Amino acid sequence: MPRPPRLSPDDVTAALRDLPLWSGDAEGLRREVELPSFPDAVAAIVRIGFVAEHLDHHPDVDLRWRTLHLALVSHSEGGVTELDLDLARRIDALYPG
Ligand SMILES: C[C@H](O)[C@H](O)[C@H]1CNC2=NC(N)=NC(=O)C2=N1
Repeated sequence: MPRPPRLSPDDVTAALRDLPLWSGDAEGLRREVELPSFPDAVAAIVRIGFVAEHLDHHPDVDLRWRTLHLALVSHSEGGVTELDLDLARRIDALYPG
């Protein structure tokens, strides 16, 4: 399936205003999610994983004890696309911070 194009740096900056839990730029978005425990953090990866599979768009996840370090980028496009913004919003819906 064709993927949406890379967003411009200005587009990403504008989108980040509505995603206060995320930082980054046109090269990628980042957010940390701290859970109460290591098992909760593993469960969060599974929950986010189901959302990612549904979208066929997957985050890079680094788990350190009970904190997930999430990075979103459209690898095929080499930068941030609307798919990353969609995934970020869905992750925020699960983990509002
Ligand atoms: C075939 C499949 O649609 C692609 O390999 C998808 C899978 N998930 C993906 N996720 C991300 N973040 N970037 C991609 O380019 C990507 N490509």
